[in-house]
Amino acid sequence: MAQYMEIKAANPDSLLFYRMGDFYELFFADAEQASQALGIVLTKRGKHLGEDIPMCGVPIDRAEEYLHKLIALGFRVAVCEQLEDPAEAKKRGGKSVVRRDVTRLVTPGTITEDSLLDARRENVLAALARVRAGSGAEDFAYAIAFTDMSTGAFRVAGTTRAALSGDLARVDPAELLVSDALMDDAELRAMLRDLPAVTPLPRQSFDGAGAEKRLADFYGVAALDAFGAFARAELIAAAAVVAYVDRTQLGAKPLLTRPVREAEGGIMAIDAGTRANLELVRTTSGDRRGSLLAAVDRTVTAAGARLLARRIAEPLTDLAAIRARHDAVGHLVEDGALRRALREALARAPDMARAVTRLALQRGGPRDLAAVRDGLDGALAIAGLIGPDAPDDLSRAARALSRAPHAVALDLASALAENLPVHRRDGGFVREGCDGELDATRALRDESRRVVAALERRYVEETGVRSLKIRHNAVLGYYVEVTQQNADRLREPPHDVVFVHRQTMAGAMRFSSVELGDLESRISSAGERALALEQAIFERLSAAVVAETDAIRAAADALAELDVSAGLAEIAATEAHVRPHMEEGVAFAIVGGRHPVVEQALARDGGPFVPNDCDLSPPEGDKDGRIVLVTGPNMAGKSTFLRQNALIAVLAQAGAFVPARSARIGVVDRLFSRVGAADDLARGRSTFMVEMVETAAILNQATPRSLVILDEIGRGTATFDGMSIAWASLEHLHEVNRCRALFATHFHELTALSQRCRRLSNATVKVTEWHGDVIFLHEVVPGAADRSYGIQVAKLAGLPEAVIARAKAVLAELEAAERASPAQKLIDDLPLFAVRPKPAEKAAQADPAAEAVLGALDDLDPDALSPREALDALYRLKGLRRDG
Ligand SMILES: Nc1ncnc2c1ncn2[C@@H]1O[C@H](COP(=O)(O)OP(=O)(O)OP(=O)(O)O)[C@@H](O)[C@H]1O
Repeated sequence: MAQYMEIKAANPDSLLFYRMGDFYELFFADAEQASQALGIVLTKRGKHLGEDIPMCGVPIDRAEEYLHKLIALGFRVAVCEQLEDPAEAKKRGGKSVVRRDVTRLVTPGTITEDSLLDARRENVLAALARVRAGSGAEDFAYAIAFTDMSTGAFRVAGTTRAALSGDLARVDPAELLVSDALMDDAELRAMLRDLPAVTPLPRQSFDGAGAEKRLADFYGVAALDAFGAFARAELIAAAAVVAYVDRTQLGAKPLLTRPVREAEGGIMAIDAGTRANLELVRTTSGDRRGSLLAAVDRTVTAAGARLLARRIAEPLTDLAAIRARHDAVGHLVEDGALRRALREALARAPDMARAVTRLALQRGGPRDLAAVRDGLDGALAIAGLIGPDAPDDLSRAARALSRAPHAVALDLASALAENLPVHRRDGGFVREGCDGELDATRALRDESRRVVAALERRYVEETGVRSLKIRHNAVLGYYVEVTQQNADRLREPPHDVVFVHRQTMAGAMRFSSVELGDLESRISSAGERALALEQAIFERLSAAVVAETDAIRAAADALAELDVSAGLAEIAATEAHVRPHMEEGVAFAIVGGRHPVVEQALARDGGPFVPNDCDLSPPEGDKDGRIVLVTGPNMAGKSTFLRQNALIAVLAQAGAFVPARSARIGVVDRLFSRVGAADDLARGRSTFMVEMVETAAILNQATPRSLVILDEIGRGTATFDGMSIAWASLEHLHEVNRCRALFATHFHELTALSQRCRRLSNATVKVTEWHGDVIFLHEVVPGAADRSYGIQVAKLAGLPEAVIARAKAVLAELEAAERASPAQKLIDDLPLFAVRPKPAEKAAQADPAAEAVLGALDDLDPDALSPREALDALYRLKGLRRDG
């Protein structure tokens, strides 16, 4: 108990899995929480301070499964192992306790086991650091460092308060480390609330002074200069990650790559709301199915799927890099035979990166060695498939593959058996013929087994008991078992001198014999010896693999890249996606664009998707992009049209081909969308407030190179308020942001604005009426809708007949009133964008009176003035102000 208490006190925030023989046991509050979370029985064991101690336990064989559940529920688990054999403890005296200690902390961001991980998803551990960057209260620099410990990739990105939530959403951590100090910031706390697990750490973990040393120690280097230049916040974040990795792995050294710094502005900025709205890598309900990623994922390896998810989450802005990715995809679209050969070979290549990490952490098994063997085999074979004419991205990957360590592959191939056990402790994974001594020991062990069988036959003959069996268990070792009826036979002469009675069971009796005892020790020592030899071979192979980590990882990365390119080529070839023409500038001309997710959903139901064009390129003689205002009935396909164009931009810059007949796109620096309405009551924001916060972000941040999707803003409030906000926002986009935009609305009055705004054009989605019902054609055409057909859609949805009739009557009245004062009047009355804001200080400068006062002030030299002159100057300044 004293030992338990001490270890528990050192790990107060984790459930303690306390190893006792074949079980991990939990006590006190841990037991209560775990039994409830896992649905296992809560019992009692012993007493503490006169009270029963609540206890529950999980068998070690099933520990991973239970760990998985607990981690998914947000628990952290400290695994406490027995560090010595119980026999050894006994040698120290009868009352000695087996030495135990925590060997590992299991947290959501630090798991490496296949059974705990989703193969096709990264598992990211991130740290957020903030440092003061100036004297102002709000002057802070931020950085996020993040790693997927299961593969070792490690990156660092500087960020700002404004971009933080978008960057966190992009990084998508399974666990985020933050300093206690940051948790005092209410706004930040709210931002972090949506993350799956946030681990606050004491401030010292984020202290700037020790950061560089912590990193240098972790990588075993004297100084970090070779790593490149990092900002202070970036160093602190990276140091926090490595310190935490050290702390949770307790000595086992995971091989993180050196941190790579992200280039500023290299990634299309997409804020958290836009990411969620556009359902890039998961739907709003959290599923992968139904997302853009799922729709375009044709990868055949888990590592490829993980890389594709990263690419979709991080579209590029660098034209050359985007084109290079398109070149690779294009090559594989054209060369169908190469694509098929690649995909076939890739499908057989296992997840080497994760296997290597487990081996490095001493958590690997024989199947991890086999994964490296097969991965390396695949790598070397695939390298040979790629010809000299391949574009850069493909030939670079081929070069990395050809550098895969051939010797390790051969070594593994000659050592590993065909069928492999899961655990190394079971043995049986080394191939016959690999090691002479092992073969000899195994022969002895196996021969002994034959001897047991022969002995059994002999005992049956000698005793005449046909049902006599030789069995084995941990307590008795080898023993003879006969039924109760036959037992007397063995207890009578002459057999009673051979068989010694050991145990009476219900219906059976067990005996030992001298011969069995001899056999026992021969077999078990041969078995133990064989196992020990196998373990040594495992250690040797594992060390050989770990020594080549860098080359193996490079090969694994190259395989993932090839898989992504081949997968994207596959979908391009099979679903008619085309290479987008990428350029500088702000063109955006999509012909026959489709929404990949809606298209696939419709295809499953046998329906056709209607392709639509979208042209946001600058009109003749203008340098800024266009805004298209889309009106049209409910359910016509406005949202689908808006989203499909945003998704096409994401796909294009992620390096994929796009679902369209043709596409010309000037690189988008930021993507914004405001679609759908959801309230955020947890954060105290109503639906309308959420809508306005998101709209504000767009109007404040969109640049002329941005792409903006605004769906029905202003609908969450009274009609006139809403329409006015939509009107003013549209003008602001046109006059101030000057970005490419798609704007869908039910306020048909807004279409009048196109008369005034040169770069604004109207589009509508066609419908037709048939016997009073509306039929959707889903075709986007130039022009404005005259009505919303809301009542017809309501009818389709099954609103009661009486309500529909009444609504029609009310609508007729309202439309009559509207005709009396049409929206055209608004256009005539409101000069275009009179509300365009002028920065306050600029206004002051433009004012001649103010300029005169400022000029007079500049002319004054206080040190040269007598008191009298000073007073005069003051009067003069007052006078200037009055004159103005
Ligand atoms: N281009 C298309 N081809 C075929 N079907 C389409 C197309 N666009 C949309 N649809 C179908 O119409 C449905 C409604 O589309 P969407 O949600 O985009 O309409 P909406 O005009 O935005 O409606 P609301 O104004 O009510 O929000 C989609 O779920 C899809 O099934």
